[in-house]
Amino acid sequence: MEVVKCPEHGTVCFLKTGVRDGPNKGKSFYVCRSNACRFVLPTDTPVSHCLLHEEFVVELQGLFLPQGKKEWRLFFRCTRSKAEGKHWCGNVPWQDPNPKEHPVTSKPSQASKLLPQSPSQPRNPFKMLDNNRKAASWKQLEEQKPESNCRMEKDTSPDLVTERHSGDIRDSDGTAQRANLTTQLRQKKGTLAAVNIQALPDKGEKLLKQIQALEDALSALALSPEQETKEKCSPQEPQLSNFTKTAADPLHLVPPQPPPSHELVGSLGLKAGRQRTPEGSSQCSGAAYKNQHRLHNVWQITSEAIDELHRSLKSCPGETAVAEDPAGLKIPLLLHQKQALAWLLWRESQKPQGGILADDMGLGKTLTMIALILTQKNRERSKEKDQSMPVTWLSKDAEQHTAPGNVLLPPQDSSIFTSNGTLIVCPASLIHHWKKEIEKGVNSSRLRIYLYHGPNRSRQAKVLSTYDVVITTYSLLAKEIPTTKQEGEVPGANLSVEGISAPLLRIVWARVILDEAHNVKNPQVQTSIAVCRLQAQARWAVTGTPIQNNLLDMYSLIKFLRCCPFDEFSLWKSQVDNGSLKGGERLSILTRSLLLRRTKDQLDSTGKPLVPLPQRTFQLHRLKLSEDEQAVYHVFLARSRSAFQSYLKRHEGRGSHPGRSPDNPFSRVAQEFGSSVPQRSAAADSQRPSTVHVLSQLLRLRQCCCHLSLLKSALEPGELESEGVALSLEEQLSALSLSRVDVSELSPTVCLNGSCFKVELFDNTRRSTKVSSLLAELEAIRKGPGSQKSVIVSQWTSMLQVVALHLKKHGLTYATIDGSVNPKQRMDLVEAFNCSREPQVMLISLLAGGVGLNLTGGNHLFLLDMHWNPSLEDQACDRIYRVGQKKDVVVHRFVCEGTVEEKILQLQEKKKDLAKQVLSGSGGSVTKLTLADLKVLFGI
Ligand SMILES: Nc1ncnc2c1ncn2[C@@H]1O[C@H](COP(=O)(O)OP(=O)(O)OP(=O)(O)O)[C@@H](O)[C@H]1O
Repeated sequence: MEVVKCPEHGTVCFLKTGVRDGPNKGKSFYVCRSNACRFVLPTDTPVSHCLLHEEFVVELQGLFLPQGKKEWRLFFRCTRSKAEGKHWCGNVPWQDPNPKEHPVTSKPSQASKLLPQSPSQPRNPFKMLDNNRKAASWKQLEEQKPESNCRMEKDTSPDLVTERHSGDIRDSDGTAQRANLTTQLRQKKGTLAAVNIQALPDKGEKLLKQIQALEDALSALALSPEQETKEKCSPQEPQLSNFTKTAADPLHLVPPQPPPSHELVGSLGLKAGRQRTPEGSSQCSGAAYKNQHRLHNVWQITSEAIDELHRSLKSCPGETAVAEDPAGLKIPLLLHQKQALAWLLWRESQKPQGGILADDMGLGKTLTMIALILTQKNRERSKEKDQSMPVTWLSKDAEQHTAPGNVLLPPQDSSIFTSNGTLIVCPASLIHHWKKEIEKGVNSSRLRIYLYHGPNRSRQAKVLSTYDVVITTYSLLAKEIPTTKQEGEVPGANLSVEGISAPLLRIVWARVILDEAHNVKNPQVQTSIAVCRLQAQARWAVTGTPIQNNLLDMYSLIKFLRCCPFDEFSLWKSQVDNGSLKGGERLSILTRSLLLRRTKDQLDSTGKPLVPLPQRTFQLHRLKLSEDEQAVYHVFLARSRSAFQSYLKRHEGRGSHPGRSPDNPFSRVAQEFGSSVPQRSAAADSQRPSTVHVLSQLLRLRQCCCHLSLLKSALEPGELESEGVALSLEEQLSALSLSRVDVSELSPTVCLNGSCFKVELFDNTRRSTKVSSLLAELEAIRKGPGSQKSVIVSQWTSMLQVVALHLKKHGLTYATIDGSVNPKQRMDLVEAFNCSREPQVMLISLLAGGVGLNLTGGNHLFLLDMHWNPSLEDQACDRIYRVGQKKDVVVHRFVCEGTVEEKILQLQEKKKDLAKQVLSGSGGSVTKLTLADLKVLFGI
């Protein structure tokens, strides 16, 4: 299709394609939009199939240039939609190949002569076909209705077309159109979810384009200015989020219309307050225009960014493409690491430079990243580094130092240094691990490493900028880099470094790597804000669990990567994390472009495991609490239920009807607990347990399942924090006082809520049901073949102490890694466990030991208690199931029947589903409810 203007009317012509049997079948003609005009111009444009209804051919196309826009939209209609009486099937962006030349390429009189014209159907070249002849070869024509009275006519809106049937102008048939588009979209997405697109010859590109076109068509419908105006004029109507209107909405087939160009101010137009009200606008048109303008900008910017990501995917190396090991690497890369290296190098040549390496834990991400550093260093050394590498998505501060040829200039500010080095940020427990892995994997002279850690660290940016690798910790970064809360809300923080003494901020790094990047999953915390302020050409997030809770986790990483415009929170929420199919699809594109993830159970194209690892099995030990334990459990259950009910009542008063809504997460949790949603009462209002109160009650229930002695100790704030919540001082105090259990030294009984229990029950020397089961398993392992070692995980150090006591009694040697063990001691303990006969058992706390530990010396892992966050458990499992493991691995989990542990198990599954959907790039049906369920279940 081209921009062909009618010489008489000056309007852009439609393109009609003959679909009926006859001489004009398959031929195309430009025709004037005006019914009365006889202009017809044949063209050799081939017949094309509909983007939405693949089986049908396009019979009408029209170009529209939205006011004030440079990008045309090509509207199209196929025979099916025509037969259904629809105006258009949809529209796609269209680029004018000859923007300056739109001559009328033929004189109307000549053109008219090319076709026999009927006086009654002056503008329709197809009317001359024999209506009685059946369409023999084109299946779709069988379904086509006769078009005897059909003609095109201008609508009141200059760019609108309506069809007149038997003399009646039909109103917009948008509802049907939307439904149709939605159905098509669902089908395509169904296909996308069902097939392995990597296996398709074009890697699903066509399918994705079709989906994009459908999305665009739906967006165009949703962004009708008339609709927006109506919404804004009616105070009753909610200001519906941009692109997720329901099928019941009134529809207008109008491409989004921007306001006049003089109003285009602000980056994304998201700051409505900065926009001017257009003069002469009608009653509520100021707000409507602003909103329309804002929506239009957001829509356009989002579409462009998605298009760009799509385009960049074309150059993405295939699954089997490999990069060679860089010179100087002592440990040969495994095949999947070579493939990852090819992908990493590709990403460093894309916008934004960098991405997310999210391979399963233990697949050797550290060595892979080291290989990237070394490869780039070698390239740079041999002057092979691609000088034309685009740096437009650099840190905005760094951009200031970029010359037109994309060459990094020395910074103007002499206190800022450009480095060819890499800054690695990791948890404190891993700094030595990184250093060791580099020393182990790279010839000594190749990379100069500096540990930016400890009180004696060098604070000279100039010196630091000369190292190839600088390793530091999240906590140090958060401490050194001043932040304000506001920065957490501003994407791609483009903040001045003036007056900041933090040396790491005074360096423009070649790359920044965040190891265990889920540490920055909350964009508002100091650490996240600090890492976003770092300046670098390439940014990498390395994590085996990029999605732990919800899509906010992903947003944090996108923000760190400065993946504009999705690093702007309001845009992320409205365009991606909005629960809509379209949002899911955008997320999917972002994921496919920016994230590489392989799992341990993944097979390669030949059906072999991607990484050869021994077998891993999971054993779920279903336990029944003893009668005594059950009795105590029930006292706590009753207590927690009543606390929870009071909590619900309190929250009922806050929303409109939150307590009664079936969708209310509180109601759902109430159901989980088997209690109905309570009615509001004055008495209940007087009892106001805090969120943390409910949380502590739940925690107590879980402790009951492990060992009753845990109930004796007051809850540590740290233990509550491990639930994923940062407590205020007030809340901490509240948690502590609420967790008090009445234990009298003098009395042989313990009284809980009026029920008395023997004091021995709470003694740590007593074998609880879980401890008994654990010891039985350990005994079986000891008696089993070969020398097998075990790792035992609990989130409570108090539980580890109880277990340690029993291990000692049982004659088993053990070591413990918890938060109190410093990084150096950790390394020594790990070394001993992996390389020596003893200890036989390693006790690790879920939070302290969950990351970075390589415990391949053990092949049994016991998860003593259940955490609501399955990622934490997965992390723990991957301590033993990783590259380097030689023995078959067994993961043991314990669940006490009829307790809260069973519910946690169910919720864990839901969470895992969310992560799977997002990471597989099929995030269409991502729901936001899962986290809410979990949060509330634990009173967060
Ligand atoms: N190519 C290789 N050859 C031999 N051993 C390797 C290779 N790559 C990695 N390893 C070893 O595999 C183990 C796991 O690697 P690494 O710690 O990098 O995994 P990871 O993916 O970073 O895990 P996590 O996400 O848990 O940090 C390490 O002991 C590492 O030395």
